[in-house]
Amino acid sequence: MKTFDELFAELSHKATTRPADSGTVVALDAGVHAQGKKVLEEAGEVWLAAEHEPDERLAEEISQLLYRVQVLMLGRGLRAEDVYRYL
Ligand SMILES: N=c1c2ncn([C@@H]3O[C@H](COP(=O)(O)OP(=O)(O)OP(=O)(O)O)[C@@H](O)[C@H]3O)c2ncn1[C@@H]1O[C@H](COP(=O)(O)O)[C@@H](O)[C@H]1O
Repeated sequence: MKTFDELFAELSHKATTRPADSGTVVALDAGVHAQGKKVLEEAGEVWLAAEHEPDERLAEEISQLLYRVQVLMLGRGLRAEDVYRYL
């Protein structure tokens, strides 16, 4: 189990070290357009899960959305603090 901040730190590290087996590196190399599409896709899956799936599936879909948002943040060079200042 990991928190939002812990995952962001992990993904930031992967973006810098670029391990060969990292899906995050592939997603970052795909660019902001592809990263944004993934955010939209996962948001739709969260919506559908909220209406039709049990809590566990919804939680899993939300985790994937959070991951895709973090990839987009890294793709655009945003830090978590850049977002937190608006919360
Ligand atoms: N939390 C996630 C995470 N959530 C979702 N995903 C990716 O998103 C996919 C699920 O999304 P989709 O529904 O779009 O499934 P899909 O269409 O089959 O996926 P793709 O073919 O597009 O990869 C998963 O198969 C993963 O590839 C994640 N990939 C990685 N992480 C975490 O990110 C960290 C770094 O991962 P790596 O960069 O792969 O080492 C690790 O801690 C992982 O647990």
